[in-house]
Amino acid sequence: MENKTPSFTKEQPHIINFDKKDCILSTKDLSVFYGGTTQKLFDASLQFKKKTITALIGGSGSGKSTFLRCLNRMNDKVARVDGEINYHGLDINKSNINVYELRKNIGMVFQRPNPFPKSIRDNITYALIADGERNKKKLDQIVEESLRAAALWDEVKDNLNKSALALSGGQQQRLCIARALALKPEVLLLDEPASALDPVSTSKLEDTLKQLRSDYSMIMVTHNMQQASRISDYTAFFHLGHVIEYDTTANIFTNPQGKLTEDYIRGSFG
Ligand SMILES: Nc1ncnc2c1ncn2[C@@H]1O[C@H](COP(=O)(O)OP(=O)(O)OP(=O)(O)O)[C@@H](O)[C@H]1O
Repeated sequence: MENKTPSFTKEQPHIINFDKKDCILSTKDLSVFYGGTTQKLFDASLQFKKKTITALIGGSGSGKSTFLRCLNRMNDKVARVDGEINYHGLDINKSNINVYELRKNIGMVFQRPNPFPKSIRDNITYALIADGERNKKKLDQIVEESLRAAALWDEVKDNLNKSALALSGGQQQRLCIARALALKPEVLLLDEPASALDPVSTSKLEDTLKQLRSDYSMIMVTHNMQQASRISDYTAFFHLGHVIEYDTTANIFTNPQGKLTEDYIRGSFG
């Protein structure tokens, strides 16, 4: 009889665990089905440590973005998501969760910078004003704090009324980070945030993320393995919708446990 078990499932996944008190977010048996039946993520159980950067790596279509998007319910309208996502003792994959409020705590930065066609200042204050904040002094303070945290303040402080669309791609991406930070999230999800940027902008963005690590927990999809090894503390390797290995970035890149991980790191496929 034909053996339908794909070879990768014969490798025992190697998954790092943390003390509960050190975790900011965790998933249990998270599975995603597009169109109701096509499963593209299989029982992913991962814990994310507070104030670290975790990289999600793997070949094209391996399920990294699918997994990431679950963490602040971006898949709600496109897929069925089974399993648990635990955040502060709540399963945020449950239907009674206020997704709008959740996304203030778990923000997202996308692959392509997507500032609003508004001024730099308005990009930062938009959601705060929509939330009822009217105190100009407080808004100005948050604009400055967020732009400073995203390492953009010095470049734009004299032009806050300029259109965000007139900024360079790298500046726009840092503005999108500032916009997310204005809501004071605990977790930042980043889906290939540097893929549309040139090397200089990428390097600036990486420096910014490294600085943000002291205050935020970040989970980042990246295709760029040098980038994962440069800035992340932990790395999860995805393959065909399965998490194959999750460990310190140092271990994943220098001492991977699984053959698939090793082959991917060495560039044999992907
Ligand atoms: N909205 C969707 N509807 C149907 N299938 C989807 C959807 N989004 C993703 N998929 C499928 O799910 C699988 C995983 O895709 P996903 O984008 O999560 O992979 P990825 O690892 O992030 O890939 P890449 O690095 O190329 O962005 C792929 O087969 C993809 O075609």
